[in-house]
Amino acid sequence: MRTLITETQLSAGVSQLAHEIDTHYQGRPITVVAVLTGSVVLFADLIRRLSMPQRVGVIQASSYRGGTQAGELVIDAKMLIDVKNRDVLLVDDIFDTGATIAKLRKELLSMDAASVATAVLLRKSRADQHSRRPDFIAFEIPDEFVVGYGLDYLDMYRNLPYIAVLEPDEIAATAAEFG
Ligand SMILES: O=P(O)(O)OC[C@H]1O[C@H](OP(=O)(O)OP(=O)(O)O)[C@H](O)[C@@H]1O
Ligand SMILES: Nc1nc2[nH]cnc2c(=O)[nH]1
Repeated sequence: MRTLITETQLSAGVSQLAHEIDTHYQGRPITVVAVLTGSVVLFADLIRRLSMPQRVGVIQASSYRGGTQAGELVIDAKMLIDVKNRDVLLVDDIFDTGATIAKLRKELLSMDAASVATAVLLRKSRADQHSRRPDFIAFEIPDEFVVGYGLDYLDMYRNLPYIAVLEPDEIAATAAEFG
């Protein structure tokens, strides 16, 4: 595994992300929504660095079940709190194709959220991406499969305190042992 972003760099990046979000909202209350499962580590760190009054909620979106390529995107909003007429900040770990963020944003607007802004820890650079960029991005990364700080392969590695690239032979070894 090759470390891409260290624990120290992550901490500084999340603080900077929180600063940019604070500057944008100027103390206005927001509803912060975590995209399960990958954003849980970022979410816990981020909301404690934001200074405005917050309601917090969760929504689940999953498309990489068991693999490194996106499949069908399934959204489960059963646990989501009411977002009607609220300014929502949607928080996810990574913007890869951008399909997850785009669909969730639409979903929240269809629930009559007053506004939906998006914040991600990582944005991959790839050509075939949804054109609407996240509003707040902590790190731009190359197009490689990454794990750690919430990001998984086969639900492993979410607990790593850093972001690392999982090389193809390590992907195969993980699948053989834990798949
Ligand atoms: O920009 P995209 O190509 O849509 O990819 C980004 C999404 O992929 C991952 O979720 P995943 O489906 O793996 O579910 P998880 O959060 O439960 O790991 C990640 O947490 C993002 O939500
Ligand atoms: N773990 C993980 N999940 C993703 N979902 C979309 N891209 C990625 C990635 O690079 N790593």
